[in-house]
Amino acid sequence: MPDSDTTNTNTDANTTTTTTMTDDADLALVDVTKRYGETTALETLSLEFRPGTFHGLIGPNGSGKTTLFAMLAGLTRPTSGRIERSSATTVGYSFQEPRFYPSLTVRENLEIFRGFADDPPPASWLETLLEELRLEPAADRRADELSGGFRKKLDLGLALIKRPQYLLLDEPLADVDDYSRRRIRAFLDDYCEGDRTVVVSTHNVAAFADALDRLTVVVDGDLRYDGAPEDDVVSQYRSLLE
Ligand SMILES: Nc1ncnc2c1ncn2[C@@H]1O[C@H](COP(=O)(O)OP(=O)(O)OP(=O)(O)O)[C@@H](O)[C@H]1O
Repeated sequence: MPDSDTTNTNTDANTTTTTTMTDDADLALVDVTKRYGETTALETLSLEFRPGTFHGLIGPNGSGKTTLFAMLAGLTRPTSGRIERSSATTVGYSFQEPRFYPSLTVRENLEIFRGFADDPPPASWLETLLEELRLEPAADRRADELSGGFRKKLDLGLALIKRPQYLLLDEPLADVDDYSRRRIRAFLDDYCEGDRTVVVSTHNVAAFADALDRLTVVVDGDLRYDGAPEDDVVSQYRSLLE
């Protein structure tokens, strides 16, 4: 994954702010196809993301979730179709490969990424993230000396440090211990209050079942479902795969 800063990026040739989105959406894929050589990762897929939503993007391995996120974040372009984003929309992300400055501490990394923001949140936000993500014990350790779980938490912190409107998280709880999981889940729930949106990509629907406001299921690059989650999301997902 490129080590670039994409919040507020609208420079991608396939990202446009001329929208055909519905009024309550401010981030969308429109007729997006993505191919890697002979492999079709996504096929003519359209999908909207709305403010104030905890949105689950669920699908089996290889279904196209990471590809979809990479396009929303502006890291890769659609082969055809386009990404629409309202001009003021900011996007933060945490993907499977962490990005940080290895020789800097956790706190220094967060401070540097905070400085990349056009309108940086107050320093107190950094302290809030250290506490809520259970990063405090590692705050003064070099990033390249962290355990896997702390690396994951640091990457979550980097995704959140600019307090983006859209937070794209790929398997955010992988490698994270049980206590931290509960804290982070609760923190993400609160983050969606108001107009901020968390989009979680996972194949572990159970880990987020009770949080979801919206469910999108992608299978083999096709949209299998996009709508309200049922009370028993785990069963709903299972039947969608059958
Ligand atoms: N850089 C690439 N080059 C070639 N093929 C790729 C590349 N990235 C993804 N693919 C292919 O695109 C398809 C979708 O992959 P993607 O990583 O988006 O799925 P995913 O849903 O995130 O999977 P997982 O849950 O296993 O992380 C797969 O067939 C994958 O092999």
